[in-house]
Amino acid sequence: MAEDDHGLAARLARLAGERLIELRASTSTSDPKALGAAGDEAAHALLGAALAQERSDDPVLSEHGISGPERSPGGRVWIVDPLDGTREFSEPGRADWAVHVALVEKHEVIAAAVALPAQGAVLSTGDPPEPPAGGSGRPRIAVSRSRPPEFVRDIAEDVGAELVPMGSAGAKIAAVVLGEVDAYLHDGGQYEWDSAAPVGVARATGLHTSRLDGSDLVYGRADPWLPDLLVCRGELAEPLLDALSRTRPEGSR
Ligand SMILES: Nc1ncnc2c1ncn2[C@@H]1O[C@H](COP(=O)(O)O)[C@@H](OP(=O)(O)O)[C@H]1O
Repeated sequence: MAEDDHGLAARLARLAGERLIELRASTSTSDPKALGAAGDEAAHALLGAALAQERSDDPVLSEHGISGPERSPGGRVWIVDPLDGTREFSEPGRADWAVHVALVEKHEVIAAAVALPAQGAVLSTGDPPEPPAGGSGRPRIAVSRSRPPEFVRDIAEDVGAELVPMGSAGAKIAAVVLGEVDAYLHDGGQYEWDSAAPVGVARATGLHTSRLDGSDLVYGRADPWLPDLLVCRGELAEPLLDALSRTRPEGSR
């Protein structure tokens, strides 16, 4: 039986993750940037070659640009981030980095997978995890460890939450999917490849996903800039969006 898009996304995310694990183990360099760049390059080459072979009719978008056939508005496009959390990949022992493979059509993610190679996990829309069990106690909000939005402390205070700094958009959204945290909030800049695949998996799991003003996350646009997002357990969406509407500075909306 032919492999469907869900299966292909999961297989390629896993393969690229294995390549990254090997490279991380076999590279001895004192330059973390060089290790991150080598990882990104290797995983990008693997995904690009595999998608060109397996889905030759589909264009592929990443931070390296667009490849394959010409894009059509709303048409199928694979959106990949070969190494999300480049900085964390380069720090020995850290597990908060990911490989993203998403397929977008009509501006929606229709198949996706996120590999968390250092956690030995692949999350996929083909077999989405059960929604996380009900949170008890103080909500936990994952935020960027290197560039948390300035206003996020006020939001946390407003809803009585604790902040959990973490690298990689994919690892943070996966932490919500797996119930390790209750929400992920980002503002100030990102591209479609940073969130398409993990948002696809989060939606398949039944979590809330939106922009910080509550509007839909739209993928596959001509401009891939998608600077803010909220992924959270359903019951936290209203209090968080409400706190955001009061606390988020006008200038960042
Ligand atoms: N202000 C910004 N502008 C552009 N990209 C940003 C950004 N803030 C975060 N990102 C990107 O989002 C991903 C997760 O970031 P963070 O760990 O800070 O949450 C990283 O992707 P890469 O690791 O693929 O570069 C990072 O580059």
